[in-house]
Amino acid sequence: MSEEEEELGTELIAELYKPPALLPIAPLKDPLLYAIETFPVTIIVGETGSGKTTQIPQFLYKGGWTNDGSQIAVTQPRRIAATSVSARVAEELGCQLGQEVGYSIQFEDVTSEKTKIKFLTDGLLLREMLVDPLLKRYSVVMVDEAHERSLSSDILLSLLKKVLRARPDLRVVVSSATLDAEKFLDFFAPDDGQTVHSKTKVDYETIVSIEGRTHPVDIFYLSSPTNNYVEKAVDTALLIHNSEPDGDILLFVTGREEIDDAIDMVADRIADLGPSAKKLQPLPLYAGLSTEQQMYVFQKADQNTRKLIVSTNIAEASITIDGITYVIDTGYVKLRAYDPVLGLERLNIVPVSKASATQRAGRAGRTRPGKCFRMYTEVAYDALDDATFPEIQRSNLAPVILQLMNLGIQNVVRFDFLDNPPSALVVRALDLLFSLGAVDAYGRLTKPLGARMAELPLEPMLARALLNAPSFGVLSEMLTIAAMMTLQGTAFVAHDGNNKQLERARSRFAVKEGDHVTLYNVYQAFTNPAVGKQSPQWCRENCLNYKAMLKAVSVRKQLRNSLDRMGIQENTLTSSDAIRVGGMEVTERVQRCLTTGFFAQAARMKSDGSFVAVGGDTVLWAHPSSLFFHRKVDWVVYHEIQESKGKVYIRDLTSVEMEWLTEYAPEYYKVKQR
Ligand SMILES: Nc1ncnc2c1ncn2[C@@H]1O[C@H](COP(=O)(O)OP(=O)(O)OP(=O)(O)O)[C@@H](O)[C@H]1O
Repeated sequence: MSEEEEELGTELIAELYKPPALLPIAPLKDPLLYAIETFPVTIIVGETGSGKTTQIPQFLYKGGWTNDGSQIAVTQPRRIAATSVSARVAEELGCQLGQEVGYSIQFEDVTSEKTKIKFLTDGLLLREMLVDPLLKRYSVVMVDEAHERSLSSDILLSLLKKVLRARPDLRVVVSSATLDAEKFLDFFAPDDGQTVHSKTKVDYETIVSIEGRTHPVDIFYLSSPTNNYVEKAVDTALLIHNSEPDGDILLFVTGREEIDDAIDMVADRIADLGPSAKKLQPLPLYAGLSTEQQMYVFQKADQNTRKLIVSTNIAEASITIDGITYVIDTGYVKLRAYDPVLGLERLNIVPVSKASATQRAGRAGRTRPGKCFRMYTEVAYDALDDATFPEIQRSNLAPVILQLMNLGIQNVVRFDFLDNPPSALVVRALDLLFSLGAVDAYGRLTKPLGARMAELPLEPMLARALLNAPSFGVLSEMLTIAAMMTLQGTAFVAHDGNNKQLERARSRFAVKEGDHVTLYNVYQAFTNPAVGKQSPQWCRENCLNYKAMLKAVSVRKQLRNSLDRMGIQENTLTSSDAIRVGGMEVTERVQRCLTTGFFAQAARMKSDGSFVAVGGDTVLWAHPSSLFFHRKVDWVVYHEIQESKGKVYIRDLTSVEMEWLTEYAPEYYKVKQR
């Protein structure tokens, strides 16, 4: 909604609002409401664009499901879907976002007392369950895009199955675009002969299918395979630009590097087109961008400009970008695969599933007929898997197991998963949680430490370091560092791809201790009334992302509040702590404190500048964004490890002393040495 519209007020917007052409879901309103009234679980299957996400919550709202003061929750696997779809539904209902319709994503809550329909990420609803285990504030929970099988949505479905046993009034709607419906139906069904709230298998759940789609999308395939799908996709984009009628283009690639490559290629080739051609405006879209940056893609292009959005699979589901007429699908996706032996997150580039290909094509044809160009042959399409491999079977499970335990599920091995995770992943997660002190030798959550770690919206290692901060007298510093870490590398931005300028800016804040203290310095300077003054101008001069920095300020406040609730006060050193850390510099205390969380991720630099992980022989490289990409160091702990294009990178490094590792994690390193 524009500022102008905001000023006009909701009444006028309602008047100006033009409802969409009748969506395929419209005739099913009554049967749907009947199903949801009658059955605790309703599974909705329908073509992409048929109206599931935007219309069902409105049917429920208008059908009285919030009259008693309850809310309707609609979960999405991604932030961008939660924010953009909520804006659309608010617009359709003629209200301001954050009033009757709102959204909630991690560290950003745009809801109010008045909110009846709440879009939120599936991960966030899981977090809400920590304080409201029966989800009492909701009358209906709709799990959207369940077929994507994201880790959080799978866990959520399992927990909802449990909640339903305690709450006969709750309604669960599972929306899926593929034929996975039967699987969900089997999962929720009471066992043979069992009844739940006097309902048997037959009257417990139902499937509602929506026939038809909004507009046709013609699919085109390559006649022969290509060995450079990015280049081929760029060729296709330019061909569309030169020969097809108006309409924006959405191009799917696998990640940031391919996005940059594609945009560079387009820039080179546009120059060849000459000045008179209609403009083609490439726009990147990936998860690492801040919410505001992601929102740029939804803005209308100038009249004489065609948008070319180059995106990862984050634009694949749920969202509607008005004006997209052409989709180019390279047919690949970068999927995370966690290696439980090395504790390493691999990002593998693999062919998409048929379900993904259908979703991608479905981004066209939403507001007008569209075309989808697949950069692979029809034979290759036929050979694709039907659905994407569930995330739960390829993820680091430590965070989610910690959360499950805090919800009272002690025996995670016997938890009712939709698909069981491989035991190696569960064992690795429990080992890690044990070494962090979150779980005891009997596999039980420790109190208060484990419970507090689960309550903090941070991954376990960072949560542990933050909770240790008071004993080093560095709570304030660690709060800042934790807040900056949640930006996931988005604090610095290159202006117009000027990496040299960015490096110069980064070096202004750099300190020999490494990336964490450097980010701390960035935050301090930004918030210092005599330096950064929290100003956008200062951020621009220092290649910093203003919106991201504001977010860090807000996240820090929220973390501070969480710690307050736990009764953890700023820097109150016990007398023995004070003696222990008395003579140390603050930076050393921060380094030591980080070691207490990240000891399991330690590595040593070799003479060639590469690193070798403790207890392993994998060759690691400092990520180019790290201070130690160029500088020498001995031992480090790192925040993240990822493999990309055959090279293993570590991000966010801090130098440490080797002795600290055995000092703070004697058990862990004893085991390693054996
Ligand atoms: N922001 C928007 N601008 C214009 N039209 C929109 C917008 N959002 C939704 N629509 C219209 O509403 C239709 C239904 O969208 P909705 O997201 O509800 O479908 P869906 O069935 O949930 O699709 P998907 O499976 O892709 O999530 C779209 O096809 C489009 O016609």
